Amino acid sequence: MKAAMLRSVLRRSCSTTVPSASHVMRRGFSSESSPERKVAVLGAAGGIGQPLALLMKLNPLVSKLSLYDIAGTPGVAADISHINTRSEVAGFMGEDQLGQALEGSDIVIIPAGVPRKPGMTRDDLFNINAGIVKSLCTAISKYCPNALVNMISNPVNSTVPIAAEIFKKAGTYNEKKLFGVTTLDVVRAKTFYAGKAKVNVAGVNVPVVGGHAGITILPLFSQATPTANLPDEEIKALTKRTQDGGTEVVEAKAGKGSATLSMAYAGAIFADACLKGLNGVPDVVECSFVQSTITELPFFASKVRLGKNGVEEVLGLGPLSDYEQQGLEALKPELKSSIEKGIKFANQS
Ligand SMILES: NC(=O)c1ccc[n+]([C@@H]2O[C@H](COP(=O)([O-])OP(=O)(O)OC[C@H]3O[C@@H](n4cnc5c(N)ncnc54)[C@H](O)[C@@H]3O)[C@@H](O)[C@H]2O)c1
Ligand SMILES: O=C(O)C[C@H](O)C(=O)O
Repeated sequence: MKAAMLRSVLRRSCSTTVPSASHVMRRGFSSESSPERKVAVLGAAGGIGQPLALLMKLNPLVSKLSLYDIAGTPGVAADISHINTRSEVAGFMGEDQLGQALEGSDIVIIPAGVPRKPGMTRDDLFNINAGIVKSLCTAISKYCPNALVNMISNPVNSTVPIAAEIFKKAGTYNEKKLFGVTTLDVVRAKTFYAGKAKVNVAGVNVPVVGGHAGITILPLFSQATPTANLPDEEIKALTKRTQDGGTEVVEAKAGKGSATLSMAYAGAIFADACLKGLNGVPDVVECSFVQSTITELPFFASKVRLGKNGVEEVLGLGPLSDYEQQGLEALKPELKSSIEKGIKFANQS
């Protein structure tokens, strides 16, 4: 009698605690509601890599999260893997494991490389980071040639052209799949504009075009929404603050690196947009530094429509104010030379 009662209680408790298949599907964890997507983060144990890995673990569009670094990844992966969200997490350390880390990736995010210290320009990072990007891109062309590549490592104005050349040499280049991540410039422009215009930052949009260093960062506040009719002096100050946003953080960190948390946020926003595009969500538009014909420069950041194959359309600049037109002309020589420096490096070494 006692044993029968116990069996009945157990049956009842099981039926209330084990979720049914339909319950799991309603919560959005089934492969039918969202396709399997593998995202790899290269440089995952670093200042950007760790919070970016955390944010990608929180993204329900990711089914596999692959964390690679030359050191420290087992700890980061073990830690993140305990979070009860959809993706399976795996950590990989050292070049021997790079292939495994990359195989099957839909998106590869690259924040591997050294950051600035006060007094340095992003170009001062070229000598170290160019070699890192080159070796990682060589591996990408071998192990996941169809992946979208989100390049964060600086100087972005040169590392993206390096990646393109490495992929061309390997015969795997697809201009629709290579992105320089300039989302942090947009994030900053939105924040600074909302503060000056005294509007809710959640509803603000500001395109940022050009490149990702100093004057090559060109926020188009004339196209900012909601409109605020700020005086010219305020627009100039906002432009300068956006262009110097990275330096503001480098100086505040006083030798302990550059933006990591805001960059992880920006990187996660951009990767999420890429995932939505891959999954066929319509009208996904973000600014990014991509191969482009909207100016005479071969790479340029502008609004890009994302789709199932990566870049679906590179959108034009739209109407510019005189001040922005001058900024556009002024940035071209520096951006051109940074692009050429990257191309030359990739073809020399
Ligand atoms: N695009 C942007 O808007 C933006 C914003 C902020 C920082 N950055 C850049 O991102 C890069 C990383 O910044 P951080 O603050 O995370 O630096 P960090 O030094 O904290 O981390 C870099 C990580 O890269 C790893 N690494 C080095 N060589 C590697 C290799 N060959 N393969 C894999 N991993 C490797 C390191 O071990 C380290 O964990 C820098 O170049 C920085 O300038 C870009
Ligand atoms: O400024 C840097 O060196 C890092 C990054 O490019 C940034 O904009 O914060």
